[in-house]
Amino acid sequence: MTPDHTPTATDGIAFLKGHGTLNDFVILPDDHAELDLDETLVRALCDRRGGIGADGILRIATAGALVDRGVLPALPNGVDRADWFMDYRNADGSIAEMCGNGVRVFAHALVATHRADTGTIAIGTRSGPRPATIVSHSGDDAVVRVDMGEPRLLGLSSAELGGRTFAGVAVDMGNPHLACIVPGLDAATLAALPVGDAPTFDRDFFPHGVNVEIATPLSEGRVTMRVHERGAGETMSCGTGIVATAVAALADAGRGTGDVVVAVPGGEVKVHLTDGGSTLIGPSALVASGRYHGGAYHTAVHATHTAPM
Ligand SMILES: N[C@@H](CCC[C@H](N)C(=O)O)C(=O)O
Repeated sequence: MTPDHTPTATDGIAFLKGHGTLNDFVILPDDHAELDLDETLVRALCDRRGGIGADGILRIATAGALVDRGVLPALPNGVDRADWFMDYRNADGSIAEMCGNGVRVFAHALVATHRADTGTIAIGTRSGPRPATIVSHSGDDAVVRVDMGEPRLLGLSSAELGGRTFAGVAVDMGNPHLACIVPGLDAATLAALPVGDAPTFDRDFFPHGVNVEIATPLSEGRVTMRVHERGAGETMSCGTGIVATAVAALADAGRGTGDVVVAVPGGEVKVHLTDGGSTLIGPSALVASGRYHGGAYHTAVHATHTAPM
């Protein structure tokens, strides 16, 4: 690009960059689902050296457009054609059903780009509707509450990390989790664990892979957690994993409902668990916007996308 570069019809892809407790995302406003969001493009965008860098992609499109373009086979139950849909991709290009931090940032981006008003916003995901409420909003920062639906307990399993076996509770948050509450673990010892190493786990139990959380036991309503995400490696936070961990920590303490503050490397998020439901409340930050001109994308799929912000 030259300084006097004039935008043209092939002038790259409009994006926003945001994060929720440092779980970071490239957000692609693509209302009519015109982008060919293939694995090559997702990996290039998420690349922390050659691309923008992120744990995942949040494509903004209507649910109806994604069905019409064949990205979704059908509307998930409870999602309407006109709803904004969070089309989530992990950094490795794989599709994930849900992303809790992603929904907060997605809702914030909808408001920031004037696609939605503050208040409660109907957001579709592959796991169904995840309504999000903007609790407070000031420009690039927001606090967002997300109705995360019912966590489903699937049983017990284990994962191995750094030569050590961690027993955990399998929790379906729309996406799969193994939340391991480690007796006697404190935050300092947790910080030294090799959570960046790829865990090994029971592939019969988790045929589609799993997100693995390691956490301290519940103490005064708080736990500290680290996560190794499917399709992204260790991240600084994971909203669905935070709720799964709250479920496991409360169960470990003999309880089924309650409030838990979960501290992660990227900050703190609050979980409220009821009989049959869960909510997540935490921050969202929008930190950049621009247009992506990655050569890999143009070579691979010949971009012509010019959707306005
Ligand atoms: N970071 C997300 C979860 C993203 C998807 C996950 N890696 C998966 O493959 O299930 C969150 O905040 O929930």
